[in-house]
Amino acid sequence: METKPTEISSSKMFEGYNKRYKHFSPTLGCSMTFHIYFPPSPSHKFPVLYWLSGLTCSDENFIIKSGAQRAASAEGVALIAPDTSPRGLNVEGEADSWDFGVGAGFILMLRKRSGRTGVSSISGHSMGGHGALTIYLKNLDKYKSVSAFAPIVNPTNCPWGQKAFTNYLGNEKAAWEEYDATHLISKFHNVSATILIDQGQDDKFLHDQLLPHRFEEACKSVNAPLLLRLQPGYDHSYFFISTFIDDHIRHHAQALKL
Ligand SMILES: N[C@@H](CCC(=O)N[C@@H](CSC=O)C(=O)NCC(=O)O)C(=O)O
Repeated sequence: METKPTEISSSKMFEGYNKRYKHFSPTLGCSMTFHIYFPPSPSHKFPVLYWLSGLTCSDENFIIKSGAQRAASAEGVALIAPDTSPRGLNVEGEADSWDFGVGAGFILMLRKRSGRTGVSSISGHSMGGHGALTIYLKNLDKYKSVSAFAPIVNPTNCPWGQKAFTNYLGNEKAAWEEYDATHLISKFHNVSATILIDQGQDDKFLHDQLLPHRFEEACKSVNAPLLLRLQPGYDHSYFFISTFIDDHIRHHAQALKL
């Protein structure tokens, strides 16, 4: 099987290019797609921001809806948006519910392709925000900064996280804590760049699934630098993300260029 990515589309935007690739993933055992936005650059060398989307998303949601390419072009930052769910495996029951299974993987780890070194940061939304925070905290030497929109910060204590962890990891709750940002911050709080989180106050998932104040309290207790911005009137959608994405790109650009 060909594991080398092949380009399947290319569209110019803000003087850079959105390129979509397909490859076979030996880890997942299926074909996967991902997008890279390449900003304009004569040297073809740029720092990278990884973006992890949420439940029900593919690699297309962020690229099509966020408008992040304008600021990425201005700051000279490449955007890498993987699909966060394996597809086509035909696992029994994989499409039984919208919030777990095909199209709705729950991130436990992210393996960078070997050979792709360089300076990178990480961000994400909702389930992908959980992924960004936990991967960052466990790999402080590999990422310069982290940010998130409406992240699931305490999955061991919310229905989305409990459903995923029970299915992936079993009933032993101590094993779940390794994938929970609110637990991890007490172990890995030697964070240099401020953690930026935007949360819409009219987000219908705020009070039962997202629980940002749990993470805020945990950060306070270990003096970890957190900027949690509660945005009045905003919901959980990409309308919210596209409103504040430029701030996140600039936040990462600053850390990536230090
Ligand atoms: N179908 C659901 C809502 C699904 C939803 O809001 N998905 C979010 C991520 S949720 C957490 O990970 C999303 O990003 N959707 C894609 C998009 O383009 O908006 C419901 O019925 O409430």
